[in-house]
Amino acid sequence: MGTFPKRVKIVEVGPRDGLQNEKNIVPTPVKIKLIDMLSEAGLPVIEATSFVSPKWVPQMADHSEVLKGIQKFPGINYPVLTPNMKGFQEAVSAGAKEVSIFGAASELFTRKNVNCSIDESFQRFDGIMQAAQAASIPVRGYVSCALGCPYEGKVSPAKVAEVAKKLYSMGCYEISLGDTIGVGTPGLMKDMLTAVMREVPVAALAVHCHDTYGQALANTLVALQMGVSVVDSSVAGLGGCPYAKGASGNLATEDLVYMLTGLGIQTGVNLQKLLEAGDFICQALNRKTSSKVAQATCKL
Ligand SMILES: CC(C)(COP(=O)([O-])OP(=O)([O-])OC[C@H]1O[C@@H](n2cnc3c(N)ncnc32)[C@H](O)[C@@H]1OP(=O)([O-])[O-])[C@@H](O)C(=O)NCCC(=O)NCCSC(=O)C[C@@](C)(O)CC(=O)[O-]
Repeated sequence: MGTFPKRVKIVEVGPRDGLQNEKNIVPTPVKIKLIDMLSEAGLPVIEATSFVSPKWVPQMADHSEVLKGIQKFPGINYPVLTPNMKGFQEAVSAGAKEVSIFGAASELFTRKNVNCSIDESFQRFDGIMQAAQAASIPVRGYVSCALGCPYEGKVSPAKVAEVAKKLYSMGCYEISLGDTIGVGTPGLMKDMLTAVMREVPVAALAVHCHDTYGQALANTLVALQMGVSVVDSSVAGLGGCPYAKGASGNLATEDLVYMLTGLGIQTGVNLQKLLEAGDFICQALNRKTSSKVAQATCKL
């Protein structure tokens, strides 16, 4: 085993990545209660919603109400996704203090997801970065398809490194590397991170693994061994990208917290309260949790 970080920052993406793919519209008060329960559980970062087009992702149409309605706990960040200037301006009007821009290492995925080329997506990001810097708003960057693309198949580590470097150079303080459809294996994760770490300091990297093939925890462990100390995950393993056919949920936050605790790595998260948040959202969605830890500890 490599040397693990002493502390890991968990970025909870359930309210956004987790819910965006739900077919039935989740009532706004349910989204707000979920985020409040996640705050109670001590998650340091909770991605609250996304200011994307409601025609593209109807589930996120209530973004402003959600962001305005949640309790803002001191010390917790509530970033939101912004694909373009319109989204950025609406996010700021609704009180966003941090935003995320989302790029990809695949041309076809970028076209399907945000209706433009990779180059054009960076032109949009330029405008957002300038406006964000002027307003002192930190920006996180995503690279989707870091371990494979639903439309192009294999994605080269060099391409992921190129996109990650661009996002970092333009001022993103953190780059989250997304295995959007969960096809990666530990060897692919190692090769991809090796390439990216030549261009971006490891302290500025996060991993974001979907669990479609049951590899999310193993891939995350490899990233931790390589020095990554920021991990995205989703309560109850909710999730999936509407523009990535076959993508299933993210790594379950409960399972991540359980593994990190077992390794003696601090997260600041209260597992019991997290399990309660997972239970709440699963009941609201009328579905079974995808978290193994939640299944194992279920008293029913
Ligand atoms: C980027 C666009 C907007 C381009 O969509 P477009 O249709 O090309 O946009 P447009 O600029 O041509 O404008 C068309 C209409 O949309 C409106 N519009 C334009 N922008 C906005 C906005 N921000 N909010 C609300 N409305 C907007 C605009 O005002 C106009 O309205 P009209 O004049 O027809 O009435 C669209 O493709 C989009 O919203 N895509 C988002 C897709 C998405 O949310 N995907 C999931 C998130 S990414 C992900 O899940 C992966 C990740 C991050 O988790 C990591 C991983 O797992 O890999």
